[in-house]
Amino acid sequence: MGRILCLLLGVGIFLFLFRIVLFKTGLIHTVKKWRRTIIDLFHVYQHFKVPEFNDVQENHLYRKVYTYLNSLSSIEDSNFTNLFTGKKSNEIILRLDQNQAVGDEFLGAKVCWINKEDDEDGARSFVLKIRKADKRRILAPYLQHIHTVSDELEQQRNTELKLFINVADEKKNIRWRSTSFNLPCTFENIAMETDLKNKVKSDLESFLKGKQYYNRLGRVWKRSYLLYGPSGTGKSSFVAAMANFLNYDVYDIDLSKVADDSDLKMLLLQTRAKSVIVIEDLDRFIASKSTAVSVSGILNFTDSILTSCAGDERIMLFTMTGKEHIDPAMLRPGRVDVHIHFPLCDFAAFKTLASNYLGVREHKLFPQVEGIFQNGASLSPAEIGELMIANRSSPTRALKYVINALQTDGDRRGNARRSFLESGSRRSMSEDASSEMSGSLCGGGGSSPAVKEFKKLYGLLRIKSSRKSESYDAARDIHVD
Ligand SMILES: Nc1ncnc2c1ncn2[C@@H]1O[C@H](COP(=O)(O)OP(=O)(O)OP(=O)(O)O)[C@@H](O)[C@H]1O
Ligand SMILES: [Mg+2]
Repeated sequence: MGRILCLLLGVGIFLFLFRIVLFKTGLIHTVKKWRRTIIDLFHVYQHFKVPEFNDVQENHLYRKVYTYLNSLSSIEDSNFTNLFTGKKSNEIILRLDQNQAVGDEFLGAKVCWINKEDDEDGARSFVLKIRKADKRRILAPYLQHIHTVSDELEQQRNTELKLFINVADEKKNIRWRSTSFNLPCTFENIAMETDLKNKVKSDLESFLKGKQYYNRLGRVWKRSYLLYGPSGTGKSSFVAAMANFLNYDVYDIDLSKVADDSDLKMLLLQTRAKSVIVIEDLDRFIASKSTAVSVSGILNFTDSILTSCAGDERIMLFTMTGKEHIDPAMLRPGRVDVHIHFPLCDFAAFKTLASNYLGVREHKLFPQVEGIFQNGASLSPAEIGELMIANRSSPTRALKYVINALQTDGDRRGNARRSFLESGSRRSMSEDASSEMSGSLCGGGGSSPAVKEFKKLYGLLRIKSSRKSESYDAARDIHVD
């Protein structure tokens, strides 16, 4: 009897110590792995693959699965997990690494996901491993569950916009990489004619409401804008303001990283709806031939056949310093619906900058500044803005610096501008360019009935030629005299 008790006590102590060893050393995980392998032998599994792309287009389910899996707490148990800082400074986000598995449980059934990345072509996919016995019971509701959870998570994150940039990996495959887009720039921050700003806003608002209208016309629900003007006049800031206004993600295409036209098409097809697609400094690329993309490639890019494949609800934006050297066909309505001119600073824009940057609405130096502007001197808003920022502690000093800069640097441009003004009408650059455009197409920039007809056809007639509208040329808003 005593022996049996001793034996039992011995076994108890052994098991106790064994358990401690198992857990302390981590051997328990090896044991669990063996147990799983043995259990797996008694089950038949089925695999479901969710590739990132459906041919060339993005597979939306992939993104949903991605969002869902990265929200699972079991991701911590994966063998290899990436850690990133979150939006808040002390927040850490976990992301599954490639070829790693993460487990999940649904309606009492265990499933496993593997984050696959092909070594050959870098193609990414998620593979769902599910027991055949559970499949019929849980697959459909499980996928539905993923949809619902990821939609909720996306909605929570809805305020966070993304900036996508195109990159080429080592295998020269082109793809988008994203980061949070949190440039807080709004239309209110931009010094621009109020009337023009309001026109753009209402144009965007009517675009947002236009789904049925575009559908009825059999057109792709997209609108394209050309922002043109000298450097530092706010074109890029305007792109950010538009994205924030629309609450759209931004796809910024770097043409120097695009190998050829078909790459450009691929990029377009891989963009999502509700996005702003931007090509900056287009004229520079075309002039310098520093890109392998041809003009016809860019034309195709903006054409509706291709964009119709890519999906709806997008804004295309092109920025350039001047449109004089651009093929007019490229800028015709349909390809580019609205032309917005960004001029150098005038006194009104200067006052907006002074109010925004220095908090000054009136100042004894303003009349002097106004006089300098009236003499034709000007600088870009960026140049004036920088002087104001650097001297923001003393508005008077800031204004003196601005006056000095306008009198020295600004005078050169002012003279150029003066001779432009003196050479005849007070047409803005946008007016001038559009008449040049029609001139080159029709063999004369006059306004003969034939030319008028042609302009009418292509929506090139100016909006009422008040100064207020000079910078805005929208095919939709044409006013035919
Ligand atoms: N119209 C403006 N109103 C307010 N700030 C402006 C304006 N234009 C430029 N800025 C300021 O100047 C800086 C440069 O502007 P931005 O990059 O938008 O100019 P850009 O026209 O895109 O120039 P580039 O052609 O050289 O790219 C920004 O920090 C912006 O805040
Ligand atoms: Mg820019």
